[in-house]
Amino acid sequence: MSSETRRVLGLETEYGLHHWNPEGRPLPAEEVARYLFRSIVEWGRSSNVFMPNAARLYLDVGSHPEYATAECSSLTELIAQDAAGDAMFRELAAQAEDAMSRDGIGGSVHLYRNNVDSAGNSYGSHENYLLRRGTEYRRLAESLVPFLVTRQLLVGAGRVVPGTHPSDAESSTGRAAHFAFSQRADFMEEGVSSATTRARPIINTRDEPHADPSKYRRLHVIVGDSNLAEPTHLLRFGATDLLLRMLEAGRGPRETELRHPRQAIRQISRDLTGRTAIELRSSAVTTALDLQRRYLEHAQRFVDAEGAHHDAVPRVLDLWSRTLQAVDSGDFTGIDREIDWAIKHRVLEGYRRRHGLDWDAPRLAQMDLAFHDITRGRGLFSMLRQAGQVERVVTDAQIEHAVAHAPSTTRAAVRAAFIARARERGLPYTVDWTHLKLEEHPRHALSLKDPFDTDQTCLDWLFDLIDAPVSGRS
Ligand SMILES: Nc1ncnc2c1ncn2[C@@H]1O[C@H](COP(=O)(O)OP(=O)(O)OP(=O)(O)O)[C@@H](O)[C@H]1O
Ligand SMILES: [Mg+2]
Repeated sequence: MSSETRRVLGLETEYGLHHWNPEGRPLPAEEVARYLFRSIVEWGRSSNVFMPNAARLYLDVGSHPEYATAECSSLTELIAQDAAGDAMFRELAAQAEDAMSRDGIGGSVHLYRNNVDSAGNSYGSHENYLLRRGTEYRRLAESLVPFLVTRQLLVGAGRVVPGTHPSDAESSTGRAAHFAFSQRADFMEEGVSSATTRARPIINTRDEPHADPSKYRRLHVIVGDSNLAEPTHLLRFGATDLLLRMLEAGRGPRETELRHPRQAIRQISRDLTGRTAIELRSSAVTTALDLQRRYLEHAQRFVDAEGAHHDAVPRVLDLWSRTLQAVDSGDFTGIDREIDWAIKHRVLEGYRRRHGLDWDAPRLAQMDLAFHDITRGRGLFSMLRQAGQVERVVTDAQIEHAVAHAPSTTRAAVRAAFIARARERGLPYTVDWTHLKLEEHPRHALSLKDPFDTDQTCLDWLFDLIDAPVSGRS
């Protein structure tokens, strides 16, 4: 594939962190985070580092550990690189637990790959897509909103939503506890904006391309749930990338703008039939299911006309179509090994029925949380996966490889090689998405403005230079 048709993809995942202590009070999250990052700080002198696989691992505000994949250029690469982040944190959590126990602190450390904590705080799973600067960005972002609002039918992570009372601010009538498509839907505030926390938009328009700004833009989508199943990831990035391609080519469906995106995303989330009426800006009334069918038909036609631009396109389209069929028929068995919300629904609904529970039973809320626990041997989803009850896209060997190796098809490979060479020689360095710098040679900092440039000769040049006689040094 040429760099004209390839797209850089990246995924940032924030984790919930918690200490369970049966014998006493749990440690505050900041202290658990200090244990969690201890070996990272020893290794990289900071709790904000670029790892040997060129990903960024850091502690965000609110003590939410975050892993941002390096720049990937295929879906399988992205899925493996993202899973490498779970593997790293799983290891760090085990180390933290050992260190705490040496300090006489019992209990266990848990990391949740979810989006809501028990206090009702929400944290994110942000997607990054590289766009060419020429695209009419604002229009493209606006056109993408209805797709993203309805995309939860495909790739929501599923959530047991607690009931509300008539006195609650959110609703004047009160609402029964229920199972919803999405974790994030109830927390999104607006469509397209440059803020991330205050107004929580669906797309963040802050212009930070992490690349040559005259050529590129980075689309930052912050509405998504943290996904667990690999096929759900495949569908999330695969379908969104297809939609972007259609919009870039001016071939997306028209007149899809929603009148009230904030309200629509909430209503759609709580209706597993996909048939809640939503109003378009044109005043026409439609449903999430119908809108998604339109997107899928357009995508199928687009691929028929243009050809598939990567090997996984048929699998993306097939999964997209089967998921809409499942929502349409109310029979989720065709997707309950592949799509997050359906996998979770199968487990929780089964339990609920067997025990005659309502959705507000505390046990179901606990199971919902346990579903997302990624620490060793504990999470419900991990157990299902180990038992072979969820489909895969990559192998364990690919994930293991991604822990130690950067994607080979983007500049991430150059960043990883730089980190390896600087560390091998004990040279202090600083790195970000676009810069590589040896601290003792600041004038020779390297700039990686083209995300597709994998040429490492700049590193040979830099390291030869510092090996040269004193006169050649900076
Ligand atoms: N040019 C690019 N196009 C698309 N994605 C990119 C590009 N450069 C970097 N990325 C991806 O963007 C993500 C950036 O992660 P990071 O957590 O640093 O996000 P941020 O939005 O810059 O900052 P923060 O999370 O601190 O607000 C990574 O997953 C990375 O691979
Ligand atoms: Mg981030």
